[in-house]
Amino acid sequence: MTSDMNEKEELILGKIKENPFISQQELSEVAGISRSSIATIISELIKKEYVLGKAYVLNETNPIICIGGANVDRKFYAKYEITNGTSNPVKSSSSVGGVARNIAENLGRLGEEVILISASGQDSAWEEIYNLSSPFMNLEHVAQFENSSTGSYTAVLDKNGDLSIALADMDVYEKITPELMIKNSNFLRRAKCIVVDLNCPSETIDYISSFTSKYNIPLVIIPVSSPKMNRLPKTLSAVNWLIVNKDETETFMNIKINDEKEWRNSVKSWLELGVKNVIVTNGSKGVMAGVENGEIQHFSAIETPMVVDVTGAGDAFCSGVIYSWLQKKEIDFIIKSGLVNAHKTIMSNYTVRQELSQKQFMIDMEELIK
Ligand SMILES: Nc1ncnc2c1ncn2[C@@H]1O[C@H](COP(=O)(O)OP(=O)(O)OP(=O)(O)O)[C@@H](O)[C@H]1O
Ligand SMILES: O=c1[nH]cc([C@@H]2O[C@H](CO)[C@@H](O)[C@H]2O)c(=O)[nH]1
Repeated sequence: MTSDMNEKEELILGKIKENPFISQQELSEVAGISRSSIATIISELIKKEYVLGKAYVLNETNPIICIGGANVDRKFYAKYEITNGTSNPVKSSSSVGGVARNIAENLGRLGEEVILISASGQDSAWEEIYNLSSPFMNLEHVAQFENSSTGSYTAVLDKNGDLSIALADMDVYEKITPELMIKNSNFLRRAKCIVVDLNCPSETIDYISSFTSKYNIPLVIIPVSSPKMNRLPKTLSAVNWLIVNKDETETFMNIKINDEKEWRNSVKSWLELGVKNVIVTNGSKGVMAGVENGEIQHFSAIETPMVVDVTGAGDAFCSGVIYSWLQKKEIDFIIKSGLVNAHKTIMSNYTVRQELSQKQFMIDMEELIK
């Protein structure tokens, strides 16, 4: 059989065969090739299926692994009153989204090592997502399917900016299966934390929940919408953080939250269901947080007179919380990290604010938290 590898790929494959645990840095030194080129060669070897995974890289690190949606978000802003059944003039925009991907980008921008596990088509939408996301996260474990469309979220906003209809093409996420998790289990075991969104099928959520419990890996669950709340695992005791909004809580518990007392009670109910830490968000009214062996506390949102676009506020909030929690900060600081990141995000046009970095985040925290 003739090899479809070039000389450098053959050299690197030989070195990996000699020592499957060799690091990229060591490969770079022995082969005299830069570390970034080594990463590219390894990607090629994975694509050609000479190498099945990157265990040798992950032995050096403990990444945050985000599992769930990576979408193209399309927004259509109606110029006039919308009339059904005919053509309406709009202004449109497109960006990359998906809850798990948005959180992965926030955390990547904050300097964390992040791996995204998702499923996509092999289309131009995926290419766009790949190009805009790859600087901030590892996308090698996204499973691609030739005959599927990459996930998309399309929102039509009326002339006042309120949502008229949203269309979610997310069939491809049915392919984020327990089998895909089993295939990736070697590196899932090394995760510093697993963040999963409810775009994943229920069986996968259940699998991840048992897996994190067995290997003692912190698990964060982020619901994406009320209709997907029935995908929560049957038992919630493996969940370290559940960050959920008011509507999703109402749907899951079949209640109405009309005032602060009922909001507080909903947090209590989540804790009674076994979740270790929970936050119920409520837009400009802020958040109600309950932690293991602690009191239930309300935190006001940061006043934001100039809201540009609220898309991504929830994802930015979650990312701030996860980031500071992993740094073992005090609960006050953890929640405020979420509030600050959400506040800055809704003042930006982008779903994930472009100026976010570790340094910028520290500046923002100092500016806004007295
Ligand atoms: N109008 C606002 N003013 C100030 N802060 C806001 C506003 N809207 C959202 N936020 C901040 O963003 C956080 C998350 O918002 P929200 O409760 O709407 O979550 P979400 O429904 O998951 O968001 P989304 O789906 O729009 O990303 C809030 O807790 C708050 O800190
Ligand atoms: O069902 C879903 N609806 C919307 C989203 C995403 O939410 C993001 C905003 O929070 C947005 O980027 C959209 O793609 C998703 O992942 N699943």
